[in-house]
Amino acid sequence: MELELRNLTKSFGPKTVLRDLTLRAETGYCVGVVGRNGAGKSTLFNLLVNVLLPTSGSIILDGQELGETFPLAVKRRIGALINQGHLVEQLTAEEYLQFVARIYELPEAAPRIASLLGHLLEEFEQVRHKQLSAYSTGMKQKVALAACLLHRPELLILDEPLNGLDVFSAERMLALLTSYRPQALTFISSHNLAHLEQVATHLLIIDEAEVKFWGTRAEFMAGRETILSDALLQLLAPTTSTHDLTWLTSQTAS
Ligand SMILES: Nc1ncnc2c1ncn2[C@@H]1O[C@H](COP(=O)(O)OP(=O)(O)OP(=O)(O)O)[C@@H](O)[C@H]1O
Repeated sequence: MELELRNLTKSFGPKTVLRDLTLRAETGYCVGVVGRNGAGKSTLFNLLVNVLLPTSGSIILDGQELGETFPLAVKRRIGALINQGHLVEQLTAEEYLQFVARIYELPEAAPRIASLLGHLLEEFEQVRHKQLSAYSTGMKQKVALAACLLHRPELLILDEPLNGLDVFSAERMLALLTSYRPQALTFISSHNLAHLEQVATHLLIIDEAEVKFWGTRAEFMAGRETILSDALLQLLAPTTSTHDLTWLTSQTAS
């Protein structure tokens, strides 16, 4: 799969959130999308899954420009986890994934469902017969990721998939994503840059609606700080000074 974004721009009223985003990426790339709160990461992801329409510019998949409504055949190639997946909480995890498998008309999905849940949910055997409504936030997140991967998507869009996961679960999910990486083009956002350091092959850094960096992680790190978070601060806020926070503990009103 080859995805090209050409001068992709999105405005909400007078406010431009993404301006002239241009890139080309292909299967095997795992693009870590990085930026401050409100930088436009989720907006980009919503454009990539056809939930939002661009104000201008185009999305081209394998040489075919996708119009206002992505063809169903294209949608079937996408797996997305955006703004926390919506699960049918009256079902157990297995029932929910079987429901997803039926939507995608996947034959004999049971072994893959068992493998995905077994890998992602350490406590799967204990919660096997519980409804998703009784799951914790992190457990629901893992089921949502399993649902995303069930139909072997070629384009994987993951908005903060590691939110709410403990360190052990995060490692398991990162291992799964690293294993899956050669099969798909992945876009993933996370404010935990250590996570992106483990999984991302490429970085897309967005600030004030503009692309500040697009390229491989190695290209980004060349000549910069050795830790990604320091390198990012160096790029986006080289002159940031320490804030005076004495007001927080002082007795005078402010
Ligand atoms: N439907 C909408 N209508 C108006 N403004 C919106 C809408 N969706 C997003 N925005 C604005 O677009 C900007 C980018 O939001 P977005 O959610 O894409 O940021 P983000 O990078 O994902 O942030 P975070 O790191 O906090 O998740 C924000 O200023 C937000 O207020």
